[in-house]
Amino acid sequence: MNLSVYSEIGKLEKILLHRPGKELENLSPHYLSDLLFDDIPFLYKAQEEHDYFANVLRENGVEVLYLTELLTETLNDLDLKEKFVKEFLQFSEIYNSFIYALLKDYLFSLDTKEMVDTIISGIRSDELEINRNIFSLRVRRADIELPFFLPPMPNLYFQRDPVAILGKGACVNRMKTSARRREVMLMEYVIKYNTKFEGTPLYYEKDYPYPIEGGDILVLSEKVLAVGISQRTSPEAVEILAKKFLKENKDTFEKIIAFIIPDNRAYMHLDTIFTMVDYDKFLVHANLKEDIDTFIITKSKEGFDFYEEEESLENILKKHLNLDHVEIIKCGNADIIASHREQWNDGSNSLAIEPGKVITYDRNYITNRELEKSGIEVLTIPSSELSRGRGGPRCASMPLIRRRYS
Ligand SMILES: NC(=[NH2+])NCCC[C@H](N)C(=O)O
Repeated sequence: MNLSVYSEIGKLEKILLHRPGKELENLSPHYLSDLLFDDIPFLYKAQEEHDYFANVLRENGVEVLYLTELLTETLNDLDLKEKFVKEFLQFSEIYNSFIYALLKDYLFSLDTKEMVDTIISGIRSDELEINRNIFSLRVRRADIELPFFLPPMPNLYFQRDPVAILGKGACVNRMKTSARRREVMLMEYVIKYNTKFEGTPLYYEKDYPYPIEGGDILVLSEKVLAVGISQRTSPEAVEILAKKFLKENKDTFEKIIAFIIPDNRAYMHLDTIFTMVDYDKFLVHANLKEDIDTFIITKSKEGFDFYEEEESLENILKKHLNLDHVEIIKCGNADIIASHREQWNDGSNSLAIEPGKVITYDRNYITNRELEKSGIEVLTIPSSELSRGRGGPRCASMPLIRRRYS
C-alpha cells in the first residue's frame, strides 16, 4: 500500500480503525485511572457509535481498514505468529516463567483471529485451566485479588496514538504509560511483516527510551509538521524525530513546529487542543494562551537550525504555512464553561475528511455551530460512550492515504 499522508485535511481515501471490543468490559473502577479512562463506556452502545463513525467515513468515500483484520492476515504465517506471541509476552513484562508458559500455550491453542482478540481484551486468571497444586503464589494471589495475567488494552480504539503515519512512512511510538505501550506492537507487525506495507520507512521505534504519541503529531502541510511537547511527548523524542524525519528522510518535509503545551490531562496531546479544519482554518481550545511557547526546527547543512518563535499562534501559522489569512475557531465559542466542557469531551478534536469538511462529536454542539458559522461542513457522530475514554474522531482514527493537494 502506498501510504500517503501529506496533510491533515486532504481528501481522505483510506483510514485505520479499531472497533472497541471486550477490552472495554475489562475496565473496573479499581484501576480505571491507571488505564487512562474516567468512566466505563457501555460496550454495545460504544460499538454502535463506532459503527456509525465507520459508516459516515464509508458514505464519504473513505475505505475503512480494521487493525485486527490486518494483524490477523499478517500473523497467518505460523512462524511469525510464534515470534509475535513471544515478543508480545516479553513486551508485556511477563517474567514469571510459569505464567509465561501458560499464556503462550493458551494463545497458541487459539486460532489467529481469536488470539488477536484475546490479547486485546486481556486474559483473566479464571479463564485458564491451571493446576492449583503447582507451587505458585502468583496464581494463588490472582485467585484472591488480581484478575489479570495479561492486562487488557482498552485504549486501542484511539488508533491515532500508537503508530503515526507521516508522508509515506511511520513512527512506531514509545507510549508514555505502560497502560498503552503494548498497543504499538499490533500495527508495528503489520507494517514490518505484511507484504502490503513492505518498504515503509520508520522514523521512530518503540524501544527508544523517550515517549512520543501520535496525538501530538500533526501534518500541517507537505513541508511542515507540528509536534506537541506535552504530558505524553518528550523533547528528546522530538529531537530524535527531527533527525530521522527531517534529516535522514528523503521526503518533502522541511520544518517542525514544536509547541510546548501544558502538562495536564485535559491537554494530554496537541490534537486535544488544536486541529486543522481547512487550508486556513484551525479549531483550538479557547484557553490556549495566545503566545504559546514555540520552537521552529529546520534542517541545515551541519545539522539543525532551531529558534524560539515569539509570535502569536495565528502569526506562526500564517508565516510557516505561507498563508495571507488564518482563522482561529474557538472551542465552545470561548464561553467560560462551555469551552472547558466541550474541550473535555474532545470538542477541539475534529477529523477532517476533506478541506472544510469534518467529523465531530454531536455532544459538542456549541463548537459545531461555530465551525458551521465559519463555513465548515460538519458531520456529527453520536458520542455518549466513545467520549468517556477522552478522545474524539481524530484520536480514534489513523489516516493511511489522503489525496495530495498543492
Ligand atoms: N490523540 C488523542 N488525543 N488521544 C486520546 C487518547 C485517550 C486515552 N484514554 C489516553 O489517555 O491515552
